Amino acid sequence: MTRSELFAQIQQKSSFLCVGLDPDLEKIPRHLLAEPDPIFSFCKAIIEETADFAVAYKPNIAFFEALGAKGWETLARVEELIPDDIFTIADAKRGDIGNTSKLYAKAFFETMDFDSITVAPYMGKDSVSPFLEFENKWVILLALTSNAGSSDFQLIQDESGQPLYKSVLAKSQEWGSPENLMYVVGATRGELIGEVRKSAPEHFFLVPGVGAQGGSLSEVAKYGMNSTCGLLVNSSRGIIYASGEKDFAKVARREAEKLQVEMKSLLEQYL
Ligand SMILES: O=c1ccn([C@@H]2O[C@H](COP(=O)(O)O)[C@@H](O)[C@H]2O)c(=O)[nH]1
Repeated sequence: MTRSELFAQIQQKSSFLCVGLDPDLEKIPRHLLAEPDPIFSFCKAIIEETADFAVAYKPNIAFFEALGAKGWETLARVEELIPDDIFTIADAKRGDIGNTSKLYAKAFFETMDFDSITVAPYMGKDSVSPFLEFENKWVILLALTSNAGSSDFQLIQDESGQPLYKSVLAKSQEWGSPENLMYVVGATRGELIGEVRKSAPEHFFLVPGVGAQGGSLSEVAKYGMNSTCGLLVNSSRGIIYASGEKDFAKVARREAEKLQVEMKSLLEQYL
């Protein structure tokens, strides 16, 4: 999917919601355990009920690969289930020496057909570039993450006072463009999102941390929105585990709709 197609989806749905698929056998409603593939049934119901409000889905690969070969099979089936006009993100946080990254890219972009993958920048250009060579596919590079430990490295300043996350933003813009490179920026980082926006005015940001991690959607929009929205705001647990009962998919729909309604008014305010 191209950047303009993504923006068209955002405008059409008045939403920049990414629904995170973090399906955990210990958390999904108990009645689903009787199904042949409980994780697939869970994700299918969530996707069917939230697709009206979502412009992206982000399966977190850990929740599938923890189940071994069966989990990989389920992941492939879930990816195929997502409607073609909805952007797909493999939240895999990959990155290795070049020839290994090339195979990670092949796994997620060819063997499976994800639109994008999250990548760690730590190993530098040759670990990221193989992902950028795939046409119409995206790298979403970790820049300023939502967790407490992000300050351990990402906020360390160099001798000129520049934090590491800004060096990541500056350097990586030599490798990719706003047409194939996005950044992960945590919603928990408040006004620092504005700093990231100054360093990457045109790029899309994938913003996790709204909902269960307590980030504020209105702050994200205030500091992060650009003229083509430039935001995909993720919520996982806040939507998919809003109910642990038989009504889980309907309740997930309500939570997704609540976020979409708020997003609609933010788009009207800032675009
Ligand atoms: O900085 C980051 C990068 C990735 N994540 C992932 O996003 C979701 C967030 O889930 P919630 O339940 O909405 O908190 C999850 O898959 C994380 O692994 C992140 O939270 N922060």
